[in-house]
Amino acid sequence: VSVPAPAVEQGRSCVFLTSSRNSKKMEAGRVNGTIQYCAHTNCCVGFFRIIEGQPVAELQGCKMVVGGCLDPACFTSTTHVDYIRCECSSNLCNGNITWNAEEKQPQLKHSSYSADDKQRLSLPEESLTSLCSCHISKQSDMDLTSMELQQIVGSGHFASVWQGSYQGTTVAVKVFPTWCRQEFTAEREVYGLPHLVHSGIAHFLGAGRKSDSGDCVLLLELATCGSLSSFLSKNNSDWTTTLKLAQSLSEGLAYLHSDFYRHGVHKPAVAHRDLSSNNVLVRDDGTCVLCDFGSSTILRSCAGPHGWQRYMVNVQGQVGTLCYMAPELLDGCVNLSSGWCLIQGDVYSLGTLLWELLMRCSDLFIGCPVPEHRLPYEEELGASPSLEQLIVHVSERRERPSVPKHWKLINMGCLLQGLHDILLDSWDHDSDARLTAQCARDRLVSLAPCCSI
Ligand SMILES: Nc1ncnc2c1ncn2[C@@H]1O[C@H](COP(=O)(O)OP(=O)(O)OP(=O)(O)O)[C@@H](O)[C@H]1O
Repeated sequence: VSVPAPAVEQGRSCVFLTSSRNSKKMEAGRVNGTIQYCAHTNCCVGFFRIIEGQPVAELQGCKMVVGGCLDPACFTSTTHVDYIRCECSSNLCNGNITWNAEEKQPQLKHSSYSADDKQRLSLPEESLTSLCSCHISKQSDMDLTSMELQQIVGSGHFASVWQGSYQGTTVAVKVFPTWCRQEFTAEREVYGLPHLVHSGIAHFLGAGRKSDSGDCVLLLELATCGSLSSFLSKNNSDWTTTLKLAQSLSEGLAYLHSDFYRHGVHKPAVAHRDLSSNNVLVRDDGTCVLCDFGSSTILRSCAGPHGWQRYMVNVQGQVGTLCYMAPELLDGCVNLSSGWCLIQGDVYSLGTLLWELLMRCSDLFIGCPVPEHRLPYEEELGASPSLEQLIVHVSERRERPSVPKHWKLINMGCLLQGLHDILLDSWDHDSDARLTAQCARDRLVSLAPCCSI
């Protein structure tokens, strides 16, 4: 691949190549011949098709989505079908790609979603017939010698999360002790999936091992407002802020659940399986991002129900917060013949998260105090309900978090009715009757104009 003679300006310049099919790429920055000057990002990207063992550029330019890319060179150790891709952070770095041809992955011929599932997930026709990437891609470790840990920002069952710096960039560093290597590997695998870059998903910058302790490390974007749970316990929000949080949350989940095939690479649907307000982060622009994919299941087309089944754990051993778990997961009545049930379990959790958000919206409590931040069912069952209590309350009695009466009774136009319906349709007892995350997102978007509270 030949690199054009550089005519580099200040800021990032990338080699530019596109086709009429990808005219969107032009929006990422001004183009002059074969060079693009990036408007918002420091990253160049390149997609190459491998033809007779050689990479032939198909698409090059500035990265469309703002986010980090820590490798100055265009390098990949992963080959998906006949395509390779890189992101890099030096001028014109996307002109040439270096990759390890030995690691070319096997091709698969069919997807094992049922026809029904495909329809419900709105899979593009292309993904039904195309080859899919059904391998665990081997990712190279980053050199972490220049990484610094500054202060701890959170911790969970498996890892501690630090604010840190890496090559001058402020990052979040999720450190897994050596005995949590399995959790690290599972989460890294999800972050490493093709096309997992989305504004609603924590941006993954790389992974490696600490040289001193051998601890495994994930580098992520730092969400400066912390978890949604800590955000809600400190702040209540007006309608506009609440809606932005709710829309971005459902958008991130819809993207995670999506299954598509782009540039020759398959993005499988992923079920998060541990959604809670601790596993949703808030950026300083007021949007939510999903994180903590350690319990997630990648619905790889080749894995089929048996592949998914190995991820199912007894709820007694479930690390997620029980109060977000769907009734069918609580009582164990789950049909594993389709990945659909895992996806719809996430939609139930989304409903409870939306409730948690809305209960802190000051515009929905005019004339009365905004309630303190509460977890779903906290009012009815206390802060740490047992599995047995939840089975009785949620699965058997079919109770749901209590929605303030005035949301249903006061006539405030379409807004409150719309909100109430989104909740009811997300946490429906019948998982098949629930919305999809995409549908929840669309309904939230449609609420915005009818809001005059
Ligand atoms: N990228 C980030 N930016 C800011 N804070 C973060 C980030 N990632 C995680 N945190 C904080 O660290 C906490 C723990 O992170 P995370 O849930 O990923 O850890 P975990 O050990 O996998 O947790 P769990 O027990 O839920 O499995 C989060 O609740 C959040 O407060």
